[in-house]
Amino acid sequence: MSLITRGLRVCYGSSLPAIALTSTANKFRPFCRTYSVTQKQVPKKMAAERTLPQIFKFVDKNAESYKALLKEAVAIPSVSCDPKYRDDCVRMVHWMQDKLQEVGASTELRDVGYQTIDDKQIKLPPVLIGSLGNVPTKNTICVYGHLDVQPALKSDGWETEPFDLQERNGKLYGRGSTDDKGPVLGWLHAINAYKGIGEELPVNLKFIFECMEESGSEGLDELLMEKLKPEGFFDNVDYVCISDNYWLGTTKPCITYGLRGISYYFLEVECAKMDLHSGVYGGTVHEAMSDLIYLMNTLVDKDGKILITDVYKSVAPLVESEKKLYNSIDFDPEAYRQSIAAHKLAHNGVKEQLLMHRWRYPSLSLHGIEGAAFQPGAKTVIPGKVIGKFSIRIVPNQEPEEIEQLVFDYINKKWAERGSPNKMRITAQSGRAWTENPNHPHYQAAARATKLIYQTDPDMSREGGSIPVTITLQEASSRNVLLLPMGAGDDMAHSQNEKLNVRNYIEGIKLFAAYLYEVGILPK
Ligand SMILES: C[C@H](N)C(=O)N[C@@H](Cc1c[nH]cn1)C(=O)O
Ligand SMILES: [Zn+2]
Ligand SMILES: [Zn+2]
Repeated sequence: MSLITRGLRVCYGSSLPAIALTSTANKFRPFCRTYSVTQKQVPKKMAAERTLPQIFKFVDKNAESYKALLKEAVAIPSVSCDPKYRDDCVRMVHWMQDKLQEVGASTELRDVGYQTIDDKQIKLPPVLIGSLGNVPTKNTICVYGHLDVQPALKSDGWETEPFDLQERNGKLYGRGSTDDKGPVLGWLHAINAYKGIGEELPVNLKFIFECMEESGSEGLDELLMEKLKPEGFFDNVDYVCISDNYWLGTTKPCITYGLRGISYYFLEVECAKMDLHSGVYGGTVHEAMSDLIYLMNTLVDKDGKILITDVYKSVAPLVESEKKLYNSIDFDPEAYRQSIAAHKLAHNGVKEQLLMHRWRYPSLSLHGIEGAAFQPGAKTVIPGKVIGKFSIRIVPNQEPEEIEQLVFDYINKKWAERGSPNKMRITAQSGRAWTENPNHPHYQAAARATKLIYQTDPDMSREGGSIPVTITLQEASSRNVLLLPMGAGDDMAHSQNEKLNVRNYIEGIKLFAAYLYEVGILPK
């Protein structure tokens, strides 16, 4: 049985049939088991009392060099969604391979084939895998991160060049600073700090770094399930850790045990083979843009309720015990609203509702229209072809294939109602939601590490975003997976002026070092 679920599904409007690719069920794992931690390794604990303070000092002393390395990484515009930057993505992977080798890891680049864009085959960047240490008595952590970034242009509204990391008021501004180059480099620096003070690493490490996460992690599931797993890559992995998300707010650290999945759609309408002068052709053709706007406007209402038939049907029911969890989470809706200068929050700004709609209910967002005259100026063409982009963040119990089918059926129905003679086509690319058991000793180890660095117990959070490979890593390794965020809730990943606070970067490196130590003393 194949466990690969992220394929491109295509559905044509009008007379053309829908083509469905195969996929498997998304198994929602309720976090009902509890574990007790036996942390009896007193001599090792005493060693930590010496080791970790030395590491922390080392990290503070080397802060400037950590910023310099992040500047180097940010300078490589590894934008995965635009093939124009594909060489930069490859360069980014090679750059990271050198850095991993410098800290002593053995590395390998794995080919994951091609992607198809506009009927053209484009080579995917290789996936970097590595390993450091192979001591049978030590626990082994598999670390995943991504080296690609979202697109960014200064003209989007950045204060400075997005690919030139700039420090202002204790913040490091640059595309990828928090998502995900800062956290990925954090692992390197934590390893280097152990070396720097002459201490052995407390764990063995395995690495998986890809450069296509922002574009659906194409090829990665296949590599994990069909190559790395049969080859035994996961055989001695005890824990999986990912640092690729953010705290909920700006002051309280979090550890994350759930992600929404994503089902991303490209909705294409074509009325002519080329763009047309609206003075010459306006009034004589059925315009593609009008059809597209009509379709896109049927997807979601003004309050964010998704209008696609039956889309909420399979959402995991809300139970009393879960309801209570939201009360205790440290989240200030008004501070959140102000941080993005939103006019008004949905759900009347009620904390519990906001958290639930971010973590455990699906949401639909309209992202943009390719082919529209979006540049400034009064361009007067009728676009010949437009592609509307929207996505649904999917949640536990919602299968990507089920959601895709509902969307295809709904769009086909609306298209038939529209009665347009134009050509319509919809394609989808999806990744599953993920949840984990936060009562596991792995989470308790990460919580102890967090408390040591930030002097407060972390919130156990879920995340509205998606990291498509997380559930695959859970399945491939059959091990507990944990998300350990470095950045703050106002880092503005994907947005203009993305940043990583210097404090989060430096304390994050210490956090990773403390986490390695804490996992190192978990019973083998
Ligand atoms: C949470 C993570 N840092 C992230 O930003 N993930 C992206 C993944 C994605 C999937 N398709 C496109 N990007 C996200 O949640 O948007
Ligand atoms: Zn991202
Ligand atoms: Zn990311």
